[in-house]
Parts: sequence; structure tokens; C-alpha cells
Amino acid sequence: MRIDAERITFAYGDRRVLRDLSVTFEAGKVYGIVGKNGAGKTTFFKVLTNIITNYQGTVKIADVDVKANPEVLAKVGILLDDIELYKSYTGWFNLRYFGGLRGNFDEEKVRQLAAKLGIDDALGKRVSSYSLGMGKKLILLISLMNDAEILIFDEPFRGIDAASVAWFRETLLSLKKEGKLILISSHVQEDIEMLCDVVYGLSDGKFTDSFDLNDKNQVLTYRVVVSDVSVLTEILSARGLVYQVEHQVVSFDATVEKFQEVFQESVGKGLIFDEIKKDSKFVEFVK
Ligand SMILES: Nc1ncnc2c1ncn2[C@@H]1O[C@H](COP(=O)(O)OP(=O)(O)OP(=O)(O)O)[C@@H](O)[C@H]1O
Repeated sequence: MRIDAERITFAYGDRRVLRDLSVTFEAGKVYGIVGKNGAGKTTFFKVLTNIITNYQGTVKIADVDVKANPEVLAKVGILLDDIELYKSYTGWFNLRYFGGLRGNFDEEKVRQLAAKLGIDDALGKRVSSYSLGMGKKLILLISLMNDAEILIFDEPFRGIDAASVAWFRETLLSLKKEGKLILISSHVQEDIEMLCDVVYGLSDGKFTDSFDLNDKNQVLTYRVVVSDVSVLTEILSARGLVYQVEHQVVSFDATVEKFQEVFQESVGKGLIFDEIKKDSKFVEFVK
């Protein structure tokens, strides 16, 4: 299963949001989609899933054009914040309704997922009585219940409690192992780092940068606090590494291997590291 988006351009009226964007996603990977507020992440997901159709370009799922063959979307589970639940009906009604749209409804599986998310007792109640987080969990359940091959999650962790975040992270990693293709947008660096294989940065309507988080040679930004700044900066200079010092924090870019060399040399010279922070370069997109 794969997704190919080719030369996608889309505007809300005069407001151009996606500009000639092309990208490919493959099965068995988790992709992070990051970008500032309003960059177009949700819009991009809506284009992929035919919620928006008046775009230019082509979206293919498993080599099938989605606009011409929307039935291919039966393979896709999507969580968007603004999905319209039937609020005056129960959780069970919504699950059966949205589950039925996509194929078989497996009540036992839904019960198990609901129990993991802690909303099993609420399913018999009207959705209008749910808290924000409970509503979000119901949407999460809808996106997970049909064994979709492709799962798209727009800010899935926003508004749900820590225990459910932990369960959901585990669930996503096991779905990845099963070979699912997963797309996630998030503004939370930790979520992206823990889950994603590749991160795409959306800016000016395009994916301007991509980051392979499994690449051992990726350049990271290190921020360290040490017992003697001058010893460290001397070592960095000798290795040709550019650094900045601000309020006793020394920051520099290096691969993991390069950092380890610097660390060992520094420790050998008696330096003590009070703090070490490292950020992947995608972080500028989630700030
Ligand atoms: N239905 C709409 N009509 C008009 N403009 C819209 C509509 N939906 C979104 N926009 C605008 O399109 C741009 C992209 O919005 P989108 O929601 O895709 O961004 P996003 O990257 O998901 O943002 P966030 O990180 O804040 O969720 C924004 O400027 C937004 O105001």
C-alpha cells in the first residue's frame, strides 16, 4: 500500500494553501507531517482523503486515482478534529454508523478498543454529554476499528489523557510492524521523535524539508551545559564545529558519532556535562 500525491495545488478562494506539492508515502512506516499553525497540514489530509476534491493534481492510493475511484478510501482510517459526530445519538450509534460506512462492524473488537481507551462505559450515552477528550477518543476509536491499511491522524494526542496517549503510541508502533502506512501531524516534538521514521516539513504550500529520523548520520542540534565552557569550545573549534554560547549553554550541530567523539575528548580533559539536549532539525517546524 502506498500513497502518491502528485503536483497538488489547492486554494480556499484566494487563499492558496498547497502549491505544486508532490510526495510519496510507503507501507510499514510512520510519517510525521509538521508545520506551523495554518501551514496546511489538515488541508493536505483532506485532499488525500477526498474530503476536499477541487484541487489540481493527482492523489493515488495503491496506484489508484482517489478522485476517480473513491472506493479505494475504504482502506483508509482518518482522524480529523472537525469530524461531525452525531451528538444527539449514543457512542454506539456513531460507531455503528461510521463503522458501517466502511465495511464490517466488529462489536467485540470495538468493545476491546473502547475498554483500552476507558470509554466503554460511556458508549451507551449520548455524545453531547461527552467531555472534549471523550469525544476525541470516540473519533480515535472510529479511525482504528476497521483495520485500515492506511491511517491518518491529525493531532491525535491533543486533548487525551496521558494513559491513553501511552496506549495509543504503543498501538501505532504495533500497527506499523503489521505493515500499515501511518501519517501523523503533531506540534509535539516528543510524539514525532518517538513514533516517526520520516518527517516532512510543510512550508509555503510544499514539503520543503524531509528528515530521516532513523539515519545515524543525521545532523542534530546539541545544547549542553558544561563545567568549563572554554574547554569545550576549544575542542569544538579544533574539530571545525561551529558553536554558539548563550547563558552558559553551548549549542552546535553534529552527528551522533561526532558528538560522542567530542564528549569523550571533553570527559578525558576533566569536563563535567551538567546537561545534554539534542534536537532533530525538524524541531523548527513544530515550534
Ligand atoms: N474551510 C476553510 N475555508 C477557508 N480557509 C480555510 C479553511 N480551512 C482552513 N483554512 C485556512 O487554510 C490555511 C491552512 O489551514 P490548515 O487547517 O490546513 O492548517 P494546519 O497546518 O492544519 O494548521 P494547525 O497546525 O493550526 O492545525 C489556514 O490559513 C486556514 O486559515
